Amino acid sequence: MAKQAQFRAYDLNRKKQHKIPSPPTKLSEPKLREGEWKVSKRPGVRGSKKPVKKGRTKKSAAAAVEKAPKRAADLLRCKGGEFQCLHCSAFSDEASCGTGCYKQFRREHLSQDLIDIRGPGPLGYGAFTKPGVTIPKGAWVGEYLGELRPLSPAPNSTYRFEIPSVCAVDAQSSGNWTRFINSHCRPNVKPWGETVGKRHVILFQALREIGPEEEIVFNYGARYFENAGFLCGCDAQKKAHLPQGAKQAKGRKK
Ligand SMILES: C[S@@+](CC[C@H](N)C(=O)[O-])C[C@H]1O[C@@H](n2cnc3c(N)ncnc32)[C@H](O)[C@@H]1O
Repeated sequence: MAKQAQFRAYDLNRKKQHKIPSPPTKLSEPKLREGEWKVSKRPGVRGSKKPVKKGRTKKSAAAAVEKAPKRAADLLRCKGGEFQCLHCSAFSDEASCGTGCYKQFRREHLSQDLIDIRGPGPLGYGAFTKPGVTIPKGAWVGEYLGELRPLSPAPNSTYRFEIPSVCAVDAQSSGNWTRFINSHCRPNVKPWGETVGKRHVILFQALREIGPEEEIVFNYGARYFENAGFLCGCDAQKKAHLPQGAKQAKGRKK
């Protein structure tokens, strides 16, 4: 994994650059919060400390204990069910698809440096296209990276995305530029839960052409603001409000 570094941001007029106070640190790959997984992996429900149920032999209880993942890639690997790779279109049981697909997809779609961080503004820092950059409709704009944490019924971070039945990607203290994407009721990108190279990922796709120096925004949805305990302050409405519709990452409709 690349060395973790501090983020740099321009002010709102893009005149001067400064270091964003750390954390957060910059990631180029998802990071495993190993300690949390060791604690949470017990027989029964993930994250619970419930004793083994009556009638279960020691052996079956041991089988129920999943091993704590050693690497982020192990955790994100698709297990069971039918998943189709976004890069090569092969299904998860086909050998033609593997780690190469993920690397190639990232190289082809996500390797260009198109984004500046700007702020702090009214919503904190935000992500903007660089001067001269236009992103076409339908383009894959970025992957949401962060620390992989066990799913929790009471999440305490406002930088979390959940991959259902797998884990949460939390960019509170480490992430990439996508952690700076603010919420807006007229979004220009949308997050999707996807499979690339047999790996679960969260990707942002452009909903329309995005022009130079435009802020990248998606709609966090009303549930996010209800849980966080504040209202959306985007400029689509004069007053603070609850957004309509959008939910967090879901499988893209094919
Ligand atoms: C994922 S972060 C986005 C980056 C953040 N602005 C920063 O400086 O790190 C989400 C946080 O940004 C702020 N935010 C983003 N969009 C907002 C909105 N439409 N209304 C109010 N706060 C918003 C809230 O503080 C929220 O918890």
